[in-house]
Amino acid sequence: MRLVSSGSMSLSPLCLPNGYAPSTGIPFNNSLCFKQRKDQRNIVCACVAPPTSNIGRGGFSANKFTDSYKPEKLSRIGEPEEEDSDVLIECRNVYKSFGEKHILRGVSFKIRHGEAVGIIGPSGTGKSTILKIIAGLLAPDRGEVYIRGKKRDGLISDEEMSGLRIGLVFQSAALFDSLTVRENVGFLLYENSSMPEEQIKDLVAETLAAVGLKGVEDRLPSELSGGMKKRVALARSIIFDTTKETIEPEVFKQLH
Ligand SMILES: Nc1ncnc2c1ncn2[C@@H]1O[C@H](COP(=O)(O)OP(=O)(O)OP(=O)(O)O)[C@@H](O)[C@H]1O
Repeated sequence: MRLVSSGSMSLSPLCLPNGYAPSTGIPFNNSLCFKQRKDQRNIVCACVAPPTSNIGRGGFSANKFTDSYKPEKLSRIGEPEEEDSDVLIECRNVYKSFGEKHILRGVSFKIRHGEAVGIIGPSGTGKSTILKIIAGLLAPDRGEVYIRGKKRDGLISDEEMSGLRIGLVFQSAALFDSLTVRENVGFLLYENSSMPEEQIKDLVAETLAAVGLKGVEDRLPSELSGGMKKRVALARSIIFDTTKETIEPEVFKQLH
């Protein structure tokens, strides 16, 4: 495993405590992160944005941005090209602007099965934007996103993407301030399912433990650190993912 990084925004290894990659919703094994395993892959690391000095009035310099990305340099630098059968997510030459601000200019990379990848860069360089495009919450102006080799066309449902669910935990965590951690994590089940309260309580405790938060069920969000709040939000999205069959279909439809 190694980290290669240049420019101001890069893809780099990411390790979460309890086997869940929030940006992709793909469960992964802790041992994939830092222990060598026979089937372990190197982590893809790649510059996808220019240094901040290139951010001018009109946004990033297209040339610099494109220059900093060379597809052949991104995967396993110095290693032979691998076949693409295990590529889960691929961004190909993705562009996105907001008005006059050109945020993404030709971003391309591949994320393979078993890889945990972080996107690193200064504030405002487009990290969340590319994640939203991958998740299908934003459509790119140009370029393509492929999920398991299938082109994602703008804002579409995940239902067609068999075997891969995309989950996204927002930076702000978006917790309800007046509810306890238990009520926040189990919110959908308490409100919109017929699951018995005791079962929800156990499920919430189990999921919180899985993200490294044992015993905080009765706390309010204001009593948690920023990182803990994010893990509570992660627990909430895991519960949503694992119990969606129990949520009332009408509510489920609205959430999707
Ligand atoms: N919906 C939007 N409308 C207009 N501008 C937007 C929108 N979303 C993002 N931007 C702008 O695009 C730029 C990139 O935003 P983005 O949230 O992707 O940055 P980031 O790299 O994730 O930043 P941070 O590290 O601060 O979270 C910012 O200048 C932001 O103001």
